[in-house]
Amino acid sequence: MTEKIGGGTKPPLSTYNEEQRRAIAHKNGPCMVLAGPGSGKTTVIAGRICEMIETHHIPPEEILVITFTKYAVKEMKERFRKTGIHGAGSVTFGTFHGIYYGMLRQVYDLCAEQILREDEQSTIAEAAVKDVERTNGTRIGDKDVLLMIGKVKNNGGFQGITQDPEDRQVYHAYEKRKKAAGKIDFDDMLLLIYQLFQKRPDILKKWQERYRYILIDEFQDCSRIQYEIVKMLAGQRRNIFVVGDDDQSIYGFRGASPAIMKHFSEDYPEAKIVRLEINYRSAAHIVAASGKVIKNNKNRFPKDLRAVHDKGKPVHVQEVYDMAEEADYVAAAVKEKLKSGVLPEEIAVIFRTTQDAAMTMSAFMNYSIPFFMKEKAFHLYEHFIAEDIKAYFRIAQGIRQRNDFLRVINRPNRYISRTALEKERTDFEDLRTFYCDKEWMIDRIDQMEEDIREIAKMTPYAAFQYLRKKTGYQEFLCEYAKEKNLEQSDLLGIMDEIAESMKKKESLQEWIKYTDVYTNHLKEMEKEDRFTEGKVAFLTMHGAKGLEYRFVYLIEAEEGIVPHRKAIRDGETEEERRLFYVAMTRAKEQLTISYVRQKNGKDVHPSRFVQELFTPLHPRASR
Ligand SMILES: Nc1ncnc2c1ncn2[C@@H]1O[C@H](COP(=O)(O)OP(=O)(O)OP(=O)(O)O)[C@@H](O)[C@H]1O
Repeated sequence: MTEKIGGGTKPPLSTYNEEQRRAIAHKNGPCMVLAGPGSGKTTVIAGRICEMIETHHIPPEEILVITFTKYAVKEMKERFRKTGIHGAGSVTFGTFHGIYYGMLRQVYDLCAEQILREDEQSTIAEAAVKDVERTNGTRIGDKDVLLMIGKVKNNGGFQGITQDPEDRQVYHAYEKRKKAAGKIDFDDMLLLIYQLFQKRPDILKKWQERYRYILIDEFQDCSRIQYEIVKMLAGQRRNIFVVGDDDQSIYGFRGASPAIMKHFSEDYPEAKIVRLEINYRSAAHIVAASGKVIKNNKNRFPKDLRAVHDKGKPVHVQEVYDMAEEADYVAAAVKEKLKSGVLPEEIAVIFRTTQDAAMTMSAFMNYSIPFFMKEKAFHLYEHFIAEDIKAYFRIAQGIRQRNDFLRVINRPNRYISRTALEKERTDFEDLRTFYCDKEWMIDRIDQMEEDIREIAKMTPYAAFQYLRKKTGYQEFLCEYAKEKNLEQSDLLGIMDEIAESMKKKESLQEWIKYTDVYTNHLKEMEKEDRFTEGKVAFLTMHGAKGLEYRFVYLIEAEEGIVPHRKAIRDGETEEERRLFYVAMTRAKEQLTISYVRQKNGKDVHPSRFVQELFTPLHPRASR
């Protein structure tokens, strides 16, 4: 293992490689460090600050270091503090929003309460959608308007984001409501500071004098407006030092693009370009395999990343039959690792979205393996589809609760009125009595009772298939998706997951009990401290960014999952490939990738990124 540098005391320059030294020694003017994963980006930023203060005698107060998450700020501060150099505490470290908030407060009467909380923002967005629906007399449905609004703000306008006039209407309605409430949102801070710097050159000058040196980590995640502001701040001095990896740009949905790195070299043609191409993190096999995948992206700076470490173990690709088998495979493998003395915190399970982790988390619970989830877990069994199924199953078990009947009586639509369900304890007999003079309604009630009787005799998996296909529940869901403007495939995906969770369960009761235990376990886990030691990490590909683990299990590597079924355009597929690349490159010693062959009776295909692992880079010309 290599020694971790950048921690402890200030490392001597000789610890760095030649290119790192070139970056660290940079004094004035623009510089872009283009670096692959694990090549020492953060290390170089910390090293350069030390050099600036100790060798170039730049006052620490003049140095501004920007990164993207509070977590990264904390980590960077900590790394830097440990160098023990004089004046370290006077360097400004912050996120874009944090720094701009501080600047805005000096001009405007701004307080934290004025910034919309997430829930307040959603409420305003929902009200704005309703305003537009009322005006137009049409339904907008469940479009992600906040995502659209955020993208427009980060882009500094609608161009290239949306051409839909309805989106503009929603945007303006949202702005109007927000203003009336006397609030601003997170991204408004970017727009406000941009406008302030344009309107008030005196204020801009003051900050230019204060921060004569700007360093940005994870530059590839910069949105257009964030970059424009930083350029203004750097002004004529052009002392701007950015560190990034276009291959790790994964925040397209927030308005970031790998093209930002190209823009930088166009805006600052004189910039010193440093390439860090030595990977200190991963075994050579992992570096080579991830390189094979990312090379398929067209929109990137070519790189030639080399590993300092030995080959290690080849990347293991595991095909499994279904999700239950995959979950069991990963949990058993992790258990073995733990038995052999590996610490839980040295292991991570990585997936595309939190929804993909449900089965594996449940296997970890069965194996009593401690784990935590960095992001908010997806509560599969509290989804309305799972609640419907549970209600059907309870009725099939002979439990008679009004709420269960109310929930499913018209799913699919049987045209039964709520008033027919007045009593707390309802039965089919009561319904028949209510509709005694309507023969066609009696037929419907009889049919439902017959369905329930059938379900009661089956295993959960068979009962679910029956419900889905024989009762019209699936058609109901498709109609529901249309009406609510939801993605049909999302709902069908949830159905598949639920079906998979039923496979080994013998009775309806057993499955319901299992869903309760699972949900309670998740809730308990969410109450605990997220970053506690002694636990295996469960991370989405986005959440894995910047982290590293000895052993990584990359699960659900199938088409439709990664690349995600909604990422259909070329640029989006490239972003999905970058996500996969970020996930692969978190592994230090061993990377295991798994995919399933079958979901809910249908064949699924391994992700194209897995296939790229097996495609020779330079196919031999046929003779
Ligand atoms: N010259 C070096 N010699 C030995 N180890 C190094 C050197 N440079 C960096 N490292 C180590 O390599 C690891 C990765 O470095 P760092 O976290 O700075 O990479 P990064 O480029 O920011 O990674 P990523 O973008 O993938 O998150 C760290 O453990 C760091 O201490």
